[in-house]
Amino acid sequence: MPRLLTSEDVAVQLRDLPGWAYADDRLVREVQLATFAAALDLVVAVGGEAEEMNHHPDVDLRYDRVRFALWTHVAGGVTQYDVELAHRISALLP
Ligand SMILES: C[C@H](O)[C@H](O)[C@H]1CNC2=NC(N)=NC(=O)C2=N1
Repeated sequence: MPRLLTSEDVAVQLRDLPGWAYADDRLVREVQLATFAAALDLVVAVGGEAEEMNHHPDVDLRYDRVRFALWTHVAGGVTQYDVELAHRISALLP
């Protein structure tokens, strides 16, 4: 079982995750793309990372905006897996 990160742990990790925030026991980020197609392409690319990690984001896609919320279901909050996925998502952003 992955270890739940404390809010202090998360604050330290967020220093290296510009654009991300910690809310409701989730790592969250909302991005606006140029078009719906670009937003959809991003969701697909994130899906590939998620499948590779076997660690999946909550995704809210609304036209050209995508909101990601990351948490570890089995732990009931944020773990290092979510931090890793956040970095991978950040690397996919334009
Ligand atoms: C059975 C499957 O490996 C598990 O349900 C995986 C799938 N993806 C997951 N994603 C996330 N975010 N948290 C999990 O605990 C998780 N568990």
